[in-house]
Amino acid sequence: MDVLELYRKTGALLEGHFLLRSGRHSPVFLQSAALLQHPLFAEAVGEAIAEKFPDERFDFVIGPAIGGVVLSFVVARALGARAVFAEKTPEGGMTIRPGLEVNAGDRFLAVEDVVTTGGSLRKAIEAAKARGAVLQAAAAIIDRSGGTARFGAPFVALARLEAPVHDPEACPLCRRGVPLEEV
Ligand SMILES: O=P(O)(O)OC[C@H]1O[C@H](OP(=O)(O)OP(=O)(O)O)[C@H](O)[C@@H]1O
Ligand SMILES: O=C(O)c1cc(=O)[nH]c(=O)[nH]1
Ligand SMILES: [Mg+2]
Repeated sequence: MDVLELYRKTGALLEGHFLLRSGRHSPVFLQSAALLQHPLFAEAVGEAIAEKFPDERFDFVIGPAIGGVVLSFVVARALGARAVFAEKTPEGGMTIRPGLEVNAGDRFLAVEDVVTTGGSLRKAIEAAKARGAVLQAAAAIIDRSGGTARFGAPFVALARLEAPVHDPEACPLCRRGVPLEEV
């Protein structure tokens, strides 16, 4: 599956000057909601991620909200596992949505739409580990970390994107006065 083409085709590959979750700036932004709003595309992405784990058994799949809600659902559907998500807390962490089952000893797959620093996915992983669940692997639709993201388990992505990411104080787009967009 050419997933970057799917981002392009659904208008989810944006160019400009964007504020990222990590506080960094980039001329490229993948707006996964624009892709995942199409159930058939979302389902195809879920199946493509599930196919990366033909021999694994997972009790649940977890993703960080909001991007990880639909994604954990479609991947879990394809794997025959439970679909769980973690929500942002006001303190900047992630907590598992009440009512969702995460048990000590459960084997889980952590999924993310886009990994830049991996910070959001790590917080969701920590929330599940705090309940005693055991991380088996991590997966993303797009890895734009340049290969630097680590999760303490094997990590696979459907595609890698090499896109510039700047610290705000060294951002050439800021220097040129390009307005910063918070998507
Ligand atoms: O690897 P990171 O540096 O953490 O950045 C990537 C994260 O940023 C986005 O989420 P964001 O919280 O911005 O939006 P969302 O609530 O729509 O998922 C994206 O969905 C990833 O979760
Ligand atoms: O780093 C981010 O916050 C980020 C990058 C990106 O391309 N898409 C997204 O949703 N978040
Ligand atoms: Mg997110």
